[in-house]
Amino acid sequence: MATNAPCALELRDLRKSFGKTEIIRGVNLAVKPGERVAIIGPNGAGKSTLFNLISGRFGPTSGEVLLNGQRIDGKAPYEINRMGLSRSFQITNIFPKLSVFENLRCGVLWSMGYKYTFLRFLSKLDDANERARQLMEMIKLDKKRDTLAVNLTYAEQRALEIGVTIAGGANVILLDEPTAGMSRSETTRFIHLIKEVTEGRTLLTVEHDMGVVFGLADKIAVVVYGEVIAFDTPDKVRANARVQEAYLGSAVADAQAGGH
Ligand SMILES: Nc1ncnc2c1ncn2[C@@H]1O[C@H](COP(=O)(O)OP(=O)(O)OP(=O)(O)O)[C@@H](O)[C@H]1O
Repeated sequence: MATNAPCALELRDLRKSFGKTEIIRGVNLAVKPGERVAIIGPNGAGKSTLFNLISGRFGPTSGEVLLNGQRIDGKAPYEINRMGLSRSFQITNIFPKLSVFENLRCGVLWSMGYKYTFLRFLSKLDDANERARQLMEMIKLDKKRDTLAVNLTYAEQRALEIGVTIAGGANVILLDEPTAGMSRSETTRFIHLIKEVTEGRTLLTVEHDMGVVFGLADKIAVVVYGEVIAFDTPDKVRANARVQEAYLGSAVADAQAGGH
């Protein structure tokens, strides 16, 4: 990668107030192409708000958001999606009454500018079908091709949802707590799957589970009271005294005690 390549995602002095309360208080973050970043922090720190600002659900009060060097703050979520950023909303991205294959094909076609109402005419669209087939293999659901999403297991639904999220070819992927609700063994398998399917893409996750964070992330952004107090590799974040004091010491202690 050339050193002057733009960041995949950049936040510049980003701020968001609800009423008189400033929730995001001057966040700067530069994520390089291909990095996997976990956003962690205590409850109410502003992690979801940050995701909402990046994906266009909320406009910032001030500051800038850049995707691949282009300003996206103030744009609608669908415009940001077409510019190359895709966000999972847990399992709400998938259509329960469509099959695995049809869900993936919808995701592919959305990026190609088709409307869902054309679904029944699509069997001739070879490119979309081929891409959907490839995605199905990537998320290891090729044996469930014709199973309706509603009939998949929870972990399979989450895998499908990630397939739909990447179907449009976005190079920046946002995942909200991708392993929430999974067992330990499912979580371990799922981290592996996420790594595989997002290879070469930039990934941001909001995550509470320290096992997932340290298993998945190249870098960790620690958000406390609306500010990023550390943005570094897992080892450096773990050793950071300010992070220990503000958050991670208690989070790791909780995890060791059996919580998240
Ligand atoms: N739409 C909104 N209107 C008013 N306040 C909001 C809104 N959305 C979030 N907040 C407030 O902003 C603060 C940060 O919330 P946010 O959901 O971003 O935190 P979080 O770090 O994601 O928390 P958690 O880990 O519990 O999900 C909270 O005090 C919340 O009540």
